Amino acid sequence: MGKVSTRHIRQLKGKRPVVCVTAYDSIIAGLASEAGIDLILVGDSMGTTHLGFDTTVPVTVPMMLQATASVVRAKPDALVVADIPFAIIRRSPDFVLETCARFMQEAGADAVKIEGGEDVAPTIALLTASGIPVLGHIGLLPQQVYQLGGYRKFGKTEAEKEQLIRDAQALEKAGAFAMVGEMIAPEAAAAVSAATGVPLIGIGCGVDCDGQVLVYTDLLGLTPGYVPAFAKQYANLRETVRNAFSTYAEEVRERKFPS
Ligand SMILES: Nc1nc(=O)c2c([nH]1)NC[C@@H]1CN(c3ccc(C(=O)N[C@@H](CCC(=O)O)C(=O)O)cc3)CN21
Ligand SMILES: CC(C)C(=O)C(=O)O
Ligand SMILES: [Mg+2]
Repeated sequence: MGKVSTRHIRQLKGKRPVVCVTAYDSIIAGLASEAGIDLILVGDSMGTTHLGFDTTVPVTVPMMLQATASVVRAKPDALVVADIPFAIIRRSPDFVLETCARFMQEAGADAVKIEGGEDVAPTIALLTASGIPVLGHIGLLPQQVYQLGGYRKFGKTEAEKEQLIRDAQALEKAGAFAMVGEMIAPEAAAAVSAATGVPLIGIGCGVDCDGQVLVYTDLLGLTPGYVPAFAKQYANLRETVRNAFSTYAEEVRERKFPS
């Protein structure tokens, strides 16, 4: 297949849906890439899955740098995008540029993802002008969970749909190569997609998007706690892994292993 580029992802719009999953380490990144996944997101959902936090808010830059470097060491053909964690985008433009550059220079990311729309577009324009490709993220912004008071769907009212369209257009104008749309009402997601020239990669947004992304532990049936209702489970690894561990334990105790 060869290495996937941001230009390739952008040009998939109108051709076929972009396929994305999260990964936080070399093992899963290698498997996802071998399976032909287009884009690996090193998501701050690592916090609610691998790290055992209740939200993505406690996830820090050092944690994300380490996870991103691990994913990159798998040498995936898939594009590797690092999620910029909580509140970084609200810092000075210099600090945002310096932090995002670390993800490319120290961890080897191909691009970064930033939560926010119109409000963060000027900072995103600075990044793209500096050679840092940006994946946008609109709709539900999990890093705002304390401000929002919980998770909910977006774009159900006409006003919210119009705001999402303005957000998407501002991100496109700032040079984003694509954007994630999270928990956007399907009808609004279709309108956002139609209003922009770059792919809208949906999660909990229905089928009328230009791609889909899922948290890998949700799709493998490996998430220990809460799984969003929109996630389809393609395997039940919790059961598989638990059974393997208990068979191993039994065989050791009964001196059947090693044989
Ligand atoms: N394991 C996991 N999967 C995710 O997709 C995910 C995370 N963690 N952590 C970071 C964010 C938070 N996300 C969330 C969290 C809650 C809902 C939620 O409350 N969903 C409702 C409605 C779903 C629907 O209408 O389809 C639900 O009942 O699941 C959605 C996305 C998505 N992200
Ligand atoms: C759910 C996706 C879009 C994300 O931001 C993450 O995995 O952190
Ligand atoms: Mg995230």
